[in-house]
Amino acid sequence: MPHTLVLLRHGNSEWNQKNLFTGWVDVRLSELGRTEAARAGELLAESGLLPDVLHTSVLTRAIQTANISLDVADRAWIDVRRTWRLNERHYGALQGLDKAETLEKYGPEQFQLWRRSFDVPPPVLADDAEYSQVGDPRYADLADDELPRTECLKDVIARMLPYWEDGIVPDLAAGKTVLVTAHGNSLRALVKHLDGISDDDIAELNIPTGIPLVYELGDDFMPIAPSRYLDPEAAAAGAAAVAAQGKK
Ligand SMILES: O=C(O)[C@@H](CO)OP(=O)(O)O
Repeated sequence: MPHTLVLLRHGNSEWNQKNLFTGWVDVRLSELGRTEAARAGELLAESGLLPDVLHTSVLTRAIQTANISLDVADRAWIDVRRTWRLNERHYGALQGLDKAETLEKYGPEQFQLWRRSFDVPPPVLADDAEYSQVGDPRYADLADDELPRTECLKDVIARMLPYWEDGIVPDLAAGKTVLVTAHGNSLRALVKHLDGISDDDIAELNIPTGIPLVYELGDDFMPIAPSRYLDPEAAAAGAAAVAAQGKK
């Protein structure tokens, strides 16, 4: 029996709307994001994909997206696990900066390196900076050297994969349909693993907000068929919009 995994990037956030680098800053969904989350719930229900368990990051925009979509799909009651390991990539000193201004200031090459390269992290965010997460109570259990001050995609994979193995795979193995609500870059990390995308090619992959992406996995918890978005047209348009961010 194949295992069913549904990945869902949170809906448009207040900072997506303002075109700001967000990372671990805990912003909420915009009005548009709430509408997208409700639509995601409709898509799940229409497709008969009923999650048995939710895994989400500890960031409000992913939690809101899960709550709204599961409510619409009449699955608000399912078990939930939250983990910082599914958080967005920590954007370091870029957190809070305007994407268009950053592109203009540093040029397209550096901008693309920071946004999409596999192993070049943005500059470190100082602990006393406005958008630092040091002292945030939700990370109180993390060792100081576990709490990121910046991350590249490689770092995200390193902290996300242990949770995939120990947190998510056991639910899949138990026959549950698993919903993961997370973020553009933490989901890129998971998709890279599942689809075996190379370190170079992953730069071209963008994940749209609010559209469920479904995987059927075999006994080794790797795909047995290509993944599919529940609304492929909207997904293609959404991914193109993410790729173009920064360009006015
Ligand atoms: O700002 C961020 O945290 C992410 C996701 O919104 O942006 P990007 O797509 O530029 O990596």
